[in-house]
Amino acid sequence: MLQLSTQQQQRLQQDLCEKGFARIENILEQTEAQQLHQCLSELNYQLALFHNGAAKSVKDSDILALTPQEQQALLEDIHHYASRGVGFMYGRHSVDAQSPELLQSLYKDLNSEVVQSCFSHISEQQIVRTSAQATRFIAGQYLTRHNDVVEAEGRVYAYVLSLSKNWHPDWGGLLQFFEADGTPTHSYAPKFNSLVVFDVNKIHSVTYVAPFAKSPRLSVTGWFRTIA
Ligand SMILES: O=C(O)CCC(=O)C(=O)O
Ligand SMILES: [Fe+2]
Repeated sequence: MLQLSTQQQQRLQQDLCEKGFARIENILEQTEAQQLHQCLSELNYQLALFHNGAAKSVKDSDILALTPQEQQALLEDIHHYASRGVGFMYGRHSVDAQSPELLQSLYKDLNSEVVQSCFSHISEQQIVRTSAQATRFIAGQYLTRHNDVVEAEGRVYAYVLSLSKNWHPDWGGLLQFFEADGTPTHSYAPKFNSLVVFDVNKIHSVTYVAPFAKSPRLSVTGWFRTIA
């Protein structure tokens, strides 16, 4: 069950107000976090990528249907955009009625009265929906710099519930914040059972996951929204 203590809520509010981002550790009960870790490890993901100038979601089978030459050309195109700071490549699973029960129950918690009134109070805006997706970044994957503003969805804060275990500091995969000119500022390494919340206007990226990363970067992410 996802519920913040008054103290956690106050710290979150203060950090969000002063810096635009905040992290709370041990957000879920250990057993729930363990089960979610297991669930995300076994989940089916589509590959989210930026190809031919557009965002796409493709199935493993779509990639496997390509010849090695076609796969190579696809990767070169993806990297061509990434080299100019555009694009992403990672596994994504949108939480819906087909998702495992555990994920659906987390989704319900994130959309509960308690959580929404907490974030409405912190943001001083009426939060009416919390979206959720599971994400998996494996070696060689990344999400280049961007902000998360989508006016049609009324996104206020982004959240990242980190469920990777024993992430090595040299594996990359940082949630990295930047100034407008690209100067890196604060970053968060994946940390099991921690929740990062940040203002959608903050420029951020997920840095490249090293080729030698031994386990995937697993998270549940989404946005607190004023528009359902
Ligand atoms: O996974 C993260 O740390 C951030 C993800 C993100 O920036 C996004 O999905 O827009
Ligand atoms: Fe983002």
